[in-house]
Formats: sequence, structure tokens, C-alpha cells
Amino acid sequence: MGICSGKPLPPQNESGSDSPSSKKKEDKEVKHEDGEKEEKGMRKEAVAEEKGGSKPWASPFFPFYTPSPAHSLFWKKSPSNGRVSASATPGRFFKPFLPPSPAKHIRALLARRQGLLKSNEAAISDGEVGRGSAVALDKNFGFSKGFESKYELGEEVGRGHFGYTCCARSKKGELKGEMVAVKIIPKAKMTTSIAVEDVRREVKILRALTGHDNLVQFFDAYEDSENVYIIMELCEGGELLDRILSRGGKYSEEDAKTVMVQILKVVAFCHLQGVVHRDLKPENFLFTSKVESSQLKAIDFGLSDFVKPDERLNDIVGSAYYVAPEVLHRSYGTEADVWSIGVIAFILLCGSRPFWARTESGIFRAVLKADPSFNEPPWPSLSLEAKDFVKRLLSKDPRRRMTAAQALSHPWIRSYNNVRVPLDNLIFRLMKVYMRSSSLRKAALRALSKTLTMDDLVYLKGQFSLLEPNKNGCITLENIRMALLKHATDAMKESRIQDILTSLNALQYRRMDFDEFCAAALSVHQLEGLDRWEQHARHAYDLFEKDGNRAIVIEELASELHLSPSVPVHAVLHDWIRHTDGKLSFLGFLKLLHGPSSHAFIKAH
Ligand SMILES: Nc1ncnc2c1ncn2[C@@H]1O[C@H](COP(=O)(O)OP(=O)(O)OP(=O)(O)O)[C@@H](O)[C@H]1O
Ligand SMILES: [Ca+2]
Ligand SMILES: [Ca+2]
Repeated sequence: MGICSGKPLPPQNESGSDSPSSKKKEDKEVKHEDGEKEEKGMRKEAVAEEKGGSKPWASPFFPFYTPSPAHSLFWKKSPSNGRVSASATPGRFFKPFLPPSPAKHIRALLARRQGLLKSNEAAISDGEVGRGSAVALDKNFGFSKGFESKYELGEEVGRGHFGYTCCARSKKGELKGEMVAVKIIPKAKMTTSIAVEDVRREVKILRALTGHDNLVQFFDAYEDSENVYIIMELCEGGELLDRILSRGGKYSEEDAKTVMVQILKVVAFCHLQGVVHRDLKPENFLFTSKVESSQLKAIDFGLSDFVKPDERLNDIVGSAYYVAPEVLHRSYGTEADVWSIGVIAFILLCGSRPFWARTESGIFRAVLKADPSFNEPPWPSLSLEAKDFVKRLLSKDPRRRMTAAQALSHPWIRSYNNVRVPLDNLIFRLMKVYMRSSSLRKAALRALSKTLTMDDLVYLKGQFSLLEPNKNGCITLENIRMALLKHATDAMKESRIQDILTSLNALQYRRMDFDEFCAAALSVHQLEGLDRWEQHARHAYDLFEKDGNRAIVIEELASELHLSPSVPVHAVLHDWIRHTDGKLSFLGFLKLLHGPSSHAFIKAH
């Protein structure tokens, strides 16, 4: 079955960051994957386009793009009526003004959901042999019945790979007379248990998270023998992608901030609730109305999942242009969403995609290896803060990447309308490791915390006050429990609060003041990613020398860092201890800051 998309495919004639020499291999890879015809067809078209390319930018709109059907319904003046116009597609030399286009899902994702992977590929892909095979599927969801008696279905307003959305009028109940949106997912399309589970989770997550200002409001879910019907608020302003395109790609910094703040708020909220969206892209944000300043709403939780703070997911999910490197490495958490937001931010500010190539594997290579350029126009004319903001979202190492809550406290965003920053799960993860650390490591972190800048402290102060310290300026485990309960939805109440509290058990018999909180909740990895890291570290080491450094023997240091017995500790740790007095050297100090070693730590040495 071909993959049905409600929109034309993106132009395929741009030069990506992948090398031409890799093309042969990609052609081969395409043969194994679903969407082969589509890709090949597009390639032919691309060649034709390259030969006859004419200047597309005379029009404020991109002529190859047909907006979603929602446009014709809600937008009086649609920015484009035309279908793909081969001759008008931008040519190679128009880079860097490559407009974004509707993103396709990663092919392996679709293949798994359609049961198209060969059984051994499916097994390798995530060790779930047989999940994709044709065992009788239970397509009963336990949703309400009698959709037709409650709603009068109207026109289609949008379409995706998994379902199509219509507007509808409510005939009964609280919403009587009101217009709603109904996402209809045909059961016939659910050919694997993965596809069925996706729908189950989509509704469960929507139901649990509904209520946030920037998340589409969920009303109910229905089913009959043919379809699942998800009833939501009707967003009449169209997709963010359509707005980006109708503006000719670029947003002023102020306008980009308006969009970014709303995206970050809803994503920070999802992450706190333990939900990762996994498909953030401009198509999945809708405006509530045609008014330029109308609210933005996140939709489409079809690929979303629950993830615990220390859990790593491994299935490759999302849309190629927006997928984070660690997703391709099959070990990721909520940070992957932040990467996608970085891609959206990059597009908003400069009008083109940071990672582009002709084929899916080319895009993946770019995501893994290429650094987007911030030297080409319009970047030199944008503020340093805007660039720093985008770079810190597009950090390849997820541990160095800002969280959504941190991004809301970044200087570029912070100045915007006094944004309220929500509680950040990251602080609990870091506090947990801190609480389990030796007094030597705590002293090292405390020294480092004394070198934090005002910007770092703004975020930490905000987080500390969200935990509502007692009058004496200290937090206890009870404060954390209350703060978590206050911010939790049903999604989180399931298990996570208890998990977090258990992980912080060491706080049970003591309290923590702000100074110690800074040492506990700072991220060494994030600081390491900054240009000024060397200065920070040197300064911190000087402070540590004055107050904290002590003599330590190699064996003690090895056990402190949880080095496995197989590591030749004397050879490895030789330079970490100063020979003159047996105290930590600067190198040892840096290693200790990282805390108990991971596998990667030992390998990296
Ligand atoms: N609440 C809504 N109000 C108005 N339009 C909506 C609403 N929800 C969805 N749509 C429209 O329907 C389209 C498809 O919905 P959605 O993205 O949820 O489907 P999907 O099949 O999961 O898509 P995808 O291929 O991205 O996975 C959206 O892009 C949007 O244009
Ligand atoms: Ca979608
Ligand atoms: Ca979807």
C-alpha cells in the first residue's frame, strides 16, 4: 500500500550536506524500504526541475506547496492554489533559502506499523519478534459508542498518514451546537499491534494531558467497527507550517519568540508529565483562529509515549528532518523533542532547514554529522542570543542540550513577556546523582556552583522557588512531593511521583539550602558544552583547592568513580592524582565532577 499523504511531497532538488559519492548506496537502501516508488519518482522529477528551474521567489508564497485542506476551509485567501509546479521549484543556487516542506515519517517507522518489515528485520529493530505479524488483533478500545448520533460530520479539514480530520457539529450534551474536530482513524489501517497500540496511547495521553493552554483540548473518543473517532477542539487557524510558508519562510526574532514560547511551554509541560511527543514539527502545531496572534496548540500525539526520568527509548520514530541524533542511535528520552524544537526554531529564524539531503539516509547522515551553518545570511544579522539559543537546542549530545524549561529561561526568551518557567525534571535527575555522591564529589560540585553565571542562576532560582522552600530558605522531601503533586496530571500520577521521591530518599532526614541546591542541580555536561567551560573549570578548581581538595588513594578514587575491576586503575588514574601531595589534580577534578562512571566514560578514556 502506498503511503497516503494529504500534501504534495517536498521538492527534492536541493543540494544537501551529504556527499554525492554516497548516492549509490542510498539508492540501494531505498529498495529495502517502503516508499521506494515515491522516492524514485521524486528523483526523476527533481532532475526535470533542476533543468528547467526558474526563480520561485517572485511570489511571496512557495508555489510547490499545497496547504492542508484546512486552508480552503478557514483561510479566505489561500496562499497557494497550485499543485507542485516542477518548473517553479527552487534551484540549487537558491540555497540557503530552502523553504521547509511537509515532513514525511521515517520509513522504518511506517514499515513497522504496516507490518512490512521482514520478520528478522523486525526482530533486530527492537527485539520484539512477532509483534508485527498477523496475530488476530484486538481492535476494541473500550471507547464510547454512538458517534453518529452525537455528531454531524462536516468537511475534511486535514489529513495525515494515519488518519484524517473533519469538522463536526455536536448534536447533544454539553457541547451541543458547537463545532469540534474529529480525527478519524480507520481500523482497517491498523494492521499491526504496534499501530493499534499507537492509537490506544494517543487517546490515553491526550486524555491525561488535556487542559494546558497550548495543547489541543480533548473531549472524548468514540469507536465503531470501522473507525476510531477522536473528538477535539477545532483549531481554525491552520498549521504552523502553512503560516511559515505564507510568510516566505522567515520570522522576525520577536515573532519567532511568540511561537517558540508556546511550543516550549507545552513541551516542558509534557516532559514534566513524563510524556515525550516524538513528532514535533510545524505540521503538528495548529493556530486556534485566523487571527495572527491566536494561540498555538500542539496536536497529534500518535507517536507519543511515556518515559521515566532514567528510561531510554529505542524505537526510531518521528519525521526525518526533525529527528534527533540519539533517536537514530536508539537511546533517547525527552531531550529528543527539544532537538526537534531546535529544528523548528532554526526554520523560523532563517527560513531553511538545518539538515537537508535528497534521501532519508542522507538526512540521517546530516543529522548525525553535519553542523548547521550560522554564518550565512540572515544569521550574521540576528542577535547573538538567538544564535546561542538555537545552537543549544541543536546540541548533538543530548546531555549538553537545554531542556525545554531551561530554554524558557534562556536570555533570548526570558525577556519575552516575563515567561513563567515550569518545573524541570532534570533537577530531580541531577539531585538524585548528587545525593548519592561522596563528600569529595559534593565539594567539587559546590566549588563549580560558585562559578555559575547570572543566567545559570536565574534558572536555578526559578526551580528552587517552584519547590516552595520553607521560611528558613530550605527545601525538604515534603516540599518536593507537594510541588510535584501540584503540577501533576493523571499522566504523572500513575507512578512517576513515587519514582522521583524514592530516588531522592536520601533527602528524607535533612534539608537543602539554595547554595547546596545549586551544586546538586547544576549539569556538568551542559557547562562543558559552553565556550567558557575552561575558565569555569579552572576557577572552580582554584576554589576546590582552597576548600575541599584532599589526599585520596587510587583505589578509593576508582571505587568512587565505580570503575570496574577490569580497568587497570593505576595506569588510568595515574594523572588524576597529584604526586606531590596525593590530592586531586585538575584532570582528576574534572573526572570526579562527572561522578560515577558510565560505560562510555571508561571507553572514552
Ligand atoms: N483539532 C484540530 N483542528 C483542526 N484541524 C486538525 C485538528 N487536528 C488535526 N487537524 C488537521 O488534520 C491533520 C492530520 O491530523 P494528525 O496530524 O493528528 O494526523 P496523523 O494522521 O496522525 O498525521 P501524521 O501523518 O503527521 O502522523 C493535521 O495536520 C491538521 O491539519
Ligand atoms: Ca500530524
Ligand atoms: Ca500522527
